[in-house]
Amino acid sequence: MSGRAVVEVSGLTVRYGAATALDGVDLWVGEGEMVALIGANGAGKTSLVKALSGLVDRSAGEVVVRGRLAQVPEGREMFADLSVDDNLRLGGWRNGRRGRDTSGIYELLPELGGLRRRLAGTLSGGQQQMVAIGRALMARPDVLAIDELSLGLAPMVIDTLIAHLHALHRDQGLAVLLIEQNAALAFDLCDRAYVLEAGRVVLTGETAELARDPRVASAYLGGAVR
Ligand SMILES: Nc1ncnc2c1ncn2[C@@H]1O[C@H](COP(=O)(O)OP(=O)(O)OP(=O)(O)O)[C@@H](O)[C@H]1O
Repeated sequence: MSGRAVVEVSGLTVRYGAATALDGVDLWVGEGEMVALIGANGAGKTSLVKALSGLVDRSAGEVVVRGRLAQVPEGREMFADLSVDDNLRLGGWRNGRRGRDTSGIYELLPELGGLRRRLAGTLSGGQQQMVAIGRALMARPDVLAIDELSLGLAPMVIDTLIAHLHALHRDQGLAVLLIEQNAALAFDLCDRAYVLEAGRVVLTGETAELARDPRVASAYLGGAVR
């Protein structure tokens, strides 16, 4: 571990009634670090992201976020009847004021430039995911939590999104917490990962090491030890 943590989660437990979604989770993301959280359906990934921004109540544990956290939610949550530009502006709301200047986002994500007046509901899944990332960047975050970047997207679209995330990480020191079912993708992008099973962190470490772990390979990488 090195540097300062921008996200520090300790002993986090989240319950929905009698169901325990997260059970004593410890996780941290350092400044400018790219960290993956992988796990199967129902492992608790979305509950963890929601707990970071207080969208679900904690039953126990602590969540500390230093700096600004922005989220790209699962399902992207576009305002379908608003233009791309208006969707971006909504990401810039702060202290009751709407963020006006979206030009920086079109520089970072040039593919959005030609789409700025299109209604978000008419965009492809990949285009919507790009808008969702742009909207999150409008908050000028220190750390971006992305819930299922790759869900339902074609490999070429995923490659483009990943190239943008790499550039943001490299040029602006953006930290990323990438929540993924696609472990191969998460391991390629991130230096460190957490493996969540039934609400508990069962493995954590450098992605290069984890990819060589037979348990990870068989459960998350289709059996291929790297
Ligand atoms: N509002 C809720 N009420 C009751 N149980 C819930 C609720 N939300 C989630 N759960 C349960 O909590 C557990 C963790 O769910 P969560 O959505 O965090 O998992 P996930 O890893 O994000 O899954 P997926 O990959 O399928 O989105 C699951 O067993 C789920 O059924």
